[in-house]
Amino acid sequence: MSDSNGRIPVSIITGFLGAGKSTLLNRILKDPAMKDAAVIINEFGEVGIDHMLVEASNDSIVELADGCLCCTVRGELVDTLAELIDGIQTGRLKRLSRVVIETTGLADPAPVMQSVIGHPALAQSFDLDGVVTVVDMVHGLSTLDTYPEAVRQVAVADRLVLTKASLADPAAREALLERLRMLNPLSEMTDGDTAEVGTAAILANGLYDPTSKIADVDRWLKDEARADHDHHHHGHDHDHHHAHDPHCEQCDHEGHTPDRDGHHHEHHHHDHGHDVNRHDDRIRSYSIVHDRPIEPMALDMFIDILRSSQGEKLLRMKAVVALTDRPNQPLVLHGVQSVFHPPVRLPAWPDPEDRRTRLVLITRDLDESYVRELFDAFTGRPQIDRPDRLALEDNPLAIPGMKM
Ligand SMILES: Nc1nc2c(ncn2[C@@H]2O[C@H](COP(=O)(O)OP(=O)(O)OP(=O)(O)O)[C@@H](O)[C@H]2O)c(=O)[nH]1
Repeated sequence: MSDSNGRIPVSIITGFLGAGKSTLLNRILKDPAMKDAAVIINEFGEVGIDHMLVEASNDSIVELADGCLCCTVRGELVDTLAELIDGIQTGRLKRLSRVVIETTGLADPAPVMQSVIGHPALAQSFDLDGVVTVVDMVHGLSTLDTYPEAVRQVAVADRLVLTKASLADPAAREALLERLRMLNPLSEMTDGDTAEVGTAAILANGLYDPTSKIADVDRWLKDEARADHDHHHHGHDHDHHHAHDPHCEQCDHEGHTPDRDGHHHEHHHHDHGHDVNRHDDRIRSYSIVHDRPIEPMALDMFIDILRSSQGEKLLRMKAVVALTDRPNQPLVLHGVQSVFHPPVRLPAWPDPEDRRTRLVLITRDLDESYVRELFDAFTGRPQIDRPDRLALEDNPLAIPGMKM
């Protein structure tokens, strides 16, 4: 299926960190109508986890990791869309029924949308057929109060999918609904628990129309168009494969640092000093990779301390963990601020060659060394200058940064 112009419909799924974008996408991908769709997923951090968790029967999944679609890997999005068209034109790819782009939770959707509707070549081949924004009813209100990206994600939506209703306090739910209506009076609102949400139909929202949104939306898109124009006009032509956004003046990529006790930590500092409306530079993404299976009790205690002492600063944690019991069936953990969702066991490692535990964290004002030392205290050998697990269990005062 393509639209009446022969252009391929593109849907964007956005929503703040941990709202339920991948869960929604996984449900939609089970719809047979998605058989000929291509999916572009994007996540922060050098250690991708999402691609391991997308249960797709189609093989047209492109993962753009280690960056954010609205800035550092925006060029790669444009390249990927161009390659899809090239593939179709040269017969390497079958005709696509739809392209679905899942953004990171921190993405400003306007530049992503502008990449589809404002790019002279891509606009010939694609139509933006709707933005679906997932809103977590537990954290939605506080997120809208704190993160301008979340406000934009809601304001641009054609459809809001409301998740985690059963976990949310009823009074907070009402206040959130009111806020959503103010930010986006005309959007469809869909309860994330309904069967309708798991179908391709929720992605088809008609040709994107900014005039049906609050006035800011049209302005944001025009600002993006202007920035793109100025950029080209000044002749800065970046090599997009280096994943540097024209707007991004300061990217700080740190490498991989194996440490002395055999852990392999990888971290990507997401320092974007370019635009306060994009990412707050107090937000950091880093990863911990660990070679040996972990005792379930040690993992529980690590999570418990992290969640209870640093919940608000822990915007997101995703982990695939090898436990000492059933190390061949990794445990998948999702933390969203202080809420940790029930963990799920995978039947097997997605890549049997790589059975290492991986944790990806996105934090705000939470020192990487604190998290790393806490993890090491429960999983590694105690070191002279680090708290060990016994000390932490016996004496919570010993936990660095722990608030009483
Ligand atoms: N109870 C409940 N949990 C949900 C719902 N939707 C998603 N979750 C859980 O929320 C956690 C995060 O879901 P994801 O789909 O990974 O969220 P995401 O928005 O893709 O996360 P990021 O890509 O990190 O921004 C997972 O443990 C999901 O099972 C829902 O409607 N109800």
